[in-house]
Amino acid sequence: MVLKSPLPIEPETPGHICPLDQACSYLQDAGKELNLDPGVLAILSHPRKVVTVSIPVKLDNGQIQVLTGHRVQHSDILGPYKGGIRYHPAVTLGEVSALAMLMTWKCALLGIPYGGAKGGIAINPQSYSVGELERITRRYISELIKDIGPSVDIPAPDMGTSAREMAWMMDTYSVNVGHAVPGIVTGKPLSIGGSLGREKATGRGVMIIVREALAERGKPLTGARVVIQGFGNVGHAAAELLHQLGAKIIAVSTGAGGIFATNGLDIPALTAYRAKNHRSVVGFPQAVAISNVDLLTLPCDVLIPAALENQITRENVNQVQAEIVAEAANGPVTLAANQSLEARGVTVLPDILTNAGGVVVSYLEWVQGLSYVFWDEERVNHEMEKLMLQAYHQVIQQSKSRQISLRLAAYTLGVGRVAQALADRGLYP
Ligand SMILES: NC(=O)c1ccc[n+]([C@@H]2O[C@H](COP(=O)([O-])OP(=O)(O)OC[C@H]3O[C@@H](n4cnc5c(N)ncnc54)[C@H](O)[C@@H]3O)[C@@H](O)[C@H]2O)c1
Ligand SMILES: N[C@@H](CCC(=O)O)C(=O)O
Repeated sequence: MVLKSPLPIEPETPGHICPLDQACSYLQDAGKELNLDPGVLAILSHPRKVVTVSIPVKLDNGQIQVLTGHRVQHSDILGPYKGGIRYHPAVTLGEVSALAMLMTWKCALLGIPYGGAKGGIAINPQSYSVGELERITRRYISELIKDIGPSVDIPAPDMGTSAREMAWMMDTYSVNVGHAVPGIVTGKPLSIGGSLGREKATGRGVMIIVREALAERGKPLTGARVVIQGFGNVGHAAAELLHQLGAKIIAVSTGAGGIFATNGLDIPALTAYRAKNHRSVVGFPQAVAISNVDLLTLPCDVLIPAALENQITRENVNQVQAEIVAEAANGPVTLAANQSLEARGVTVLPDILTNAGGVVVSYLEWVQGLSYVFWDEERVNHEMEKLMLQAYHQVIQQSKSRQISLRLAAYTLGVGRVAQALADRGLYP
């Protein structure tokens, strides 16, 4: 049996990589390694609930536009559904479904009591005014009101969303139910119960995993050449933290294009430049321009794709010259490219481990909110690092003992824990 996407998602077009098929394929590999019952795999390949809503919005010019939003709840076997909400033009139901499945394995791998979900709206947020974005966000959450809740499904930021959107979501939900419910979202501003450390948490987690992987290879972090695709929440924080530890960030990019400096970029100066330059890095002095395509094939020690899925593919994988590929984005390496990198001995640090710092601090934010006790940033970072290191060492151990790749090791741990919980709950014999 070949596990395929269980949803009637968008038609295949030549060159199109179906994200849910890809996620199902990794699930199938994990199931085979763990000798799981095909019925269990069938359960785990299906999202439990798929919600698609229309979002009518009045634009600033008076026109009405009707957008489509999704929320896919993959599994709540281990706890409430958990996962981000993405605003990006490439959002599809298939993409959101695959990302929801990844959240299930990520939370299970990190040992946090959540299931997996993801949501999204296919818009370019930069094409809308702040007022329009607020109306879109509020209407989207109003449409989902019966499907989410602080012990049901807890959204968080993803591409194109941030603390600002989380605050609008928290307010809309609270107004609808008649009282303040800070626990409905994570990644919120500190003023309404957000956690110190959440903004940089995903980048910090990436730094921790890269640091450990370099150490495992006997390579110093100081002077390590790092290339980062995507300079948003995740890519920027990872760059800052790695730079502080002495790594040489030789290239970074945004959707508008990239920059390259052989001797390493001055990240604090670049941060200031980006703030004045509409979040773009293009034109930064003391660096040369480089395209997003060429950036991925630069010689380096660590390549960190921190933007979209399917960036390293069958087509460009042979030109990738990095020794370590750290998946800060969700799904940046396709199935075929992953096989090719593994065959060449390139270390691929899988997304469900590498970028888990964000959801770990989301969990810590939720715990602080539920207990009405808030921690200092040192404690948040310390607790996050503990969970990240625990998962990292479990993945290394699993990979060594079973002689499997780090990705399959991470998947077997995540999928295995969910399958065990499914059995313990009596949902299959
Ligand atoms: N925000 C989180 O807490 C979090 C946690 C885990 C994983 N992730 C994943 O990390 C990735 C990035 O998320 P983010 O929160 O940093 O998003 P973001 O919106 O803050 O930043 C995205 C960055 O990618 C750039 N970008 C967009 N298209 C690009 C392209 N084609 N080539 C190069 N750069 C491009 C944007 O210009 C921006 O710099 C996503 O895959 C997301 O799912 C995010
Ligand atoms: N969107 C992030 C964070 C999810 C969360 O914090 O719930 C992810 O992919 O992991």
